[in-house]
Amino acid sequence: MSSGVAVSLPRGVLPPRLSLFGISKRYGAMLANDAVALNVAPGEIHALLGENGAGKSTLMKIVYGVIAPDAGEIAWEGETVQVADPNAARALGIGMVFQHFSLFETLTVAENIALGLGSRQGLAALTAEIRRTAAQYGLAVEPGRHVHHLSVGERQRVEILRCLLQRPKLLIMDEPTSVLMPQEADGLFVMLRRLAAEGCSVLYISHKLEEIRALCTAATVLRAGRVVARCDPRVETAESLAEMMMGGALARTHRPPAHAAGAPCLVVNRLTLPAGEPFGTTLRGIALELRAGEILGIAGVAGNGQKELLAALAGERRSAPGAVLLEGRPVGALGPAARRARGLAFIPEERLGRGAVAEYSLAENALLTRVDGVTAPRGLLDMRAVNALAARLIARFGVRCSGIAAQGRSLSGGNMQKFIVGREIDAGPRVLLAAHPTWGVDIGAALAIRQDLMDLAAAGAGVLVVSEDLDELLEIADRIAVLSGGRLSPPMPVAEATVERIGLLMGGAERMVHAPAA
Ligand SMILES: Nc1ncnc2c1ncn2[C@@H]1O[C@H](COP(=O)(O)OP(=O)(O)OP(=O)(O)O)[C@@H](O)[C@H]1O
Repeated sequence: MSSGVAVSLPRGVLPPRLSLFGISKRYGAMLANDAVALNVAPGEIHALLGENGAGKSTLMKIVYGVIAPDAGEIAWEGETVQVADPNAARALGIGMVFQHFSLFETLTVAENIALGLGSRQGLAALTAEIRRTAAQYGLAVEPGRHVHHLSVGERQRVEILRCLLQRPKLLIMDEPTSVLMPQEADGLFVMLRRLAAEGCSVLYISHKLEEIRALCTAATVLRAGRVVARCDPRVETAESLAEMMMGGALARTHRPPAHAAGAPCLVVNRLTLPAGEPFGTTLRGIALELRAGEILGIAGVAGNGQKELLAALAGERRSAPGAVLLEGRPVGALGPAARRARGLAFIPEERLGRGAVAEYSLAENALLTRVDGVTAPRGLLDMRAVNALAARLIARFGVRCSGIAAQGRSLSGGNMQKFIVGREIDAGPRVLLAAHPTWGVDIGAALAIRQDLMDLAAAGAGVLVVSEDLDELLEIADRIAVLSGGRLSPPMPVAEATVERIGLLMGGAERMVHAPAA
């Protein structure tokens, strides 16, 4: 795989673990990587920073051999290499943990790892090795458990273990903490620091800038596919890092002037709903009242009924008609389309699959929830109006893409999220349900989305935001309630909400006292 020495160094100086020279990759009109140069030293935790669509994932997929660059060279420990595919990357010592896991639900942890490694050793020997490596890096994983029993954090540990068993010299992690609870993220950092201390290099992508400052010892910043800065994030601030990414000053959100909340626009009455799937959560006696003009934040750790509550509110799960009232009218037995027709909009958690269709163009994706206003007489679609709507969404919400004909799958994760959130806000709903509205979105776009949600509420809509990001809820919500074990606490005004109080409720401490009985 090696073909000659690319970097000449004085005797005794170790070459970088990985060097990239002039890496370029074009997708149609979009230059995703533009002559990128990058060096990662042995044992370095190196951050790759950039706004949504800056080209981070593209670059990492090139290093891991998933896609081929149009131009440029890769050097591994000083020698030029061709990384033809992920097998070639793994043979060099490169491991990658993707945002989306590829585990078989019905197999055990050990069986999944055996499949991923293509290992010839017997399952018993592999199980022993998994236990040893898990203990060495503090990764609590039980090899005999079936994957469908595991939380998202545990599944990520399985993926990491699978990489570690190959003794990588470079580990690539693409937004690993976006699916983790804070204490799980702390555990991940301990593991990564240990790995780095042993000489393994880490390439780390995240939009969480405080996390980058705490963990990474070097950073390369991309903007529109080009390297625009290199720095030591430990001596930067989150703000200065954001400004490097954006090439300008970071805006701030401003709360619209205080206004009295209006009449209840979404009311839930003692909603009890059995879990819809084997590992789901039963909702128990949920009562809530969202008023026009306010943002109600639902805090809590995923897996405590968030998915089920949103499904019941959006109409994907039906209940007794009077269990859910939309502007005073019973809608519990109605489906999503009928609720949308009454002014409800919904930003789901999974952007591809439920929020948008990967194979559709952006124009078609705009149409998914926005048929109103783009139908011509006799029910035909007015394609000019559809295209104009998609173009407006792209411009208004700063979606980086090649145009309205771009397929959903061609957008970076954060840009797809901006498009979906924008499509729902732009509909001018009277009630908006938003699940993790800024998930995977860069800091500038996250500010813009939070501002849009606050403006929508100030204009008279009721907005319900489900988020694990407490700082986000404290910034935008008027009241916050906590979902824990399928029960919802009574809401508290944001002025009375402290991290400690919310943390207690997340643990379920007060639920027996306050929540209505099931
Ligand atoms: N398969 C593809 N076809 C067309 N365009 C693509 C494809 N993959 C990526 N792009 C484009 O290349 C650009 C860079 O995308 P990439 O996913 O690398 O960004 P990113 O920095 O990882 O973004 P995010 O932070 O949102 O994940 C984007 O504008 C994207 O639309």
